[in-house]
Amino acid sequence: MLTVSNLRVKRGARVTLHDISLSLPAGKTLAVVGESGAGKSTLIAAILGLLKPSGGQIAWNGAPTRMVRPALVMQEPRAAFNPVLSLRQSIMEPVVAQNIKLTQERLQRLCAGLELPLDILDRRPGQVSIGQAQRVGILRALIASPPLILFDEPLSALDAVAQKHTARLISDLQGEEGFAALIVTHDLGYAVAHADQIAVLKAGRIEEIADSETFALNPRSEYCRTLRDAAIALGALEAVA
Ligand SMILES: Nc1ncnc2c1ncn2[C@@H]1O[C@H](COP(=O)(O)OP(=O)(O)OP(=O)(O)O)[C@@H](O)[C@H]1O
Repeated sequence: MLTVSNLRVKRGARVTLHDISLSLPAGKTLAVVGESGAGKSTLIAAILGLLKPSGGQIAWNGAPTRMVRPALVMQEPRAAFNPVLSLRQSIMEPVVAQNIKLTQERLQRLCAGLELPLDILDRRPGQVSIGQAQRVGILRALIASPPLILFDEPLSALDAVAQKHTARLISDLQGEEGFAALIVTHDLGYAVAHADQIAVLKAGRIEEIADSETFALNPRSEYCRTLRDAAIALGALEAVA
């Protein structure tokens, strides 16, 4: 279980996260939504151990999160890879770094789950579609079986069809592999459809945190009601009851 307690993070002189507390059980999904500048990427960087909190704690089952080497899936799939390496070389980096025995059977199963032909891994990132590059990014995150994967806007570079497809593959793989997923997204429809819980960040504070059905049905704050209603008006979220 990921536990964030009273987290406070400063960037320069400014406090960008104030008193953030949340938890994410193993195997579950938490969507973090919020407007630009709300602090979503700062939260991811703090969980990854890239930013040192000025207060509070972040832990996975009581130990520092870096001990379980959480993986990150980035927003821009092609930019996430070294352009001169083959995709196979890139996905093997965590395997080599962590001295893991990767069986051909596991690689084949993961590629099948992500609908990636094995021979695509011999290409470089510029030689595959953006959707395929994003799925290889997910493969790289999964390959060392981390208990926690952080997704930073994983669908935003994809077209609508690829978004639906990739969202379904992430959910199916989560069922098989059992990782906890923290997903930063602007898309409330996706958050409601795929997350167990939704946390809304506003100006570095948690505005509301609720299970996703409750959130869709009855957001408590005025701000969250506006967000929910805007998503319905855009067709990103179905109106419920
Ligand atoms: N390297 C930095 N140095 C100082 N301030 C920063 C730095 N990076 C981000 N900030 C500030 O921290 C605040 C939170 O930024 P953050 O990138 O976490 O927001 P975000 O919710 O991820 O936004 P977006 O959706 O646009 O990516 C913003 O006010 C931003 O200007």
